[in-house]
Amino acid sequence: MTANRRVVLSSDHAGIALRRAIATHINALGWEAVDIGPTTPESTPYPQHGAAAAQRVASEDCRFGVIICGTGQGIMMAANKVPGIRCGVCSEPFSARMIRQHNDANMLALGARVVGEGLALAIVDGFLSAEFEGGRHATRVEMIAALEQ
Ligand SMILES: O=C(CO)[C@H](O)[C@H](O)[C@H](O)COP(=O)(O)O
Repeated sequence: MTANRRVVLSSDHAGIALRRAIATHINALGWEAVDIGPTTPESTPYPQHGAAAAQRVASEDCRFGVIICGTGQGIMMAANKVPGIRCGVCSEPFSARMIRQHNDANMLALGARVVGEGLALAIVDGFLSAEFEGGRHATRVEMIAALEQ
């Protein structure tokens, strides 16, 4: 499958079970889940996993990323330090659609201690099915990119 249908997945220890469920779901939707772990349950710091997934998106090896920690917040902060990454934490599908439509987000962060599996899958569906609207939103996204200079 080509890079524009690939979704990289990573998590810290808190997100392993949810990450696996999302990988299965993403593949069933016709995307290719690229699950970069971790695979064992030991405590592991979220910054390295958020950054590793973000690098796969920033390098255009994967179109999108879904990253998970306990709340989604720490791993989102780490991913957003990588130039070119626009990642938001979502706890419901409306925001997941909006970060694609208005913010051209290329990564979604989820909190495994915040949302259950069913809601998480609905959030992923919202994120992957929405399209960036461009127009006035493109100008604003360019302003975000300018902050990286
Ligand atoms: O970064 C976080 C908080 O914003 C994540 O929720 C982490 O998963 C959490 O801090 C890990 O906590 P733990 O007590 O070490 O499992």
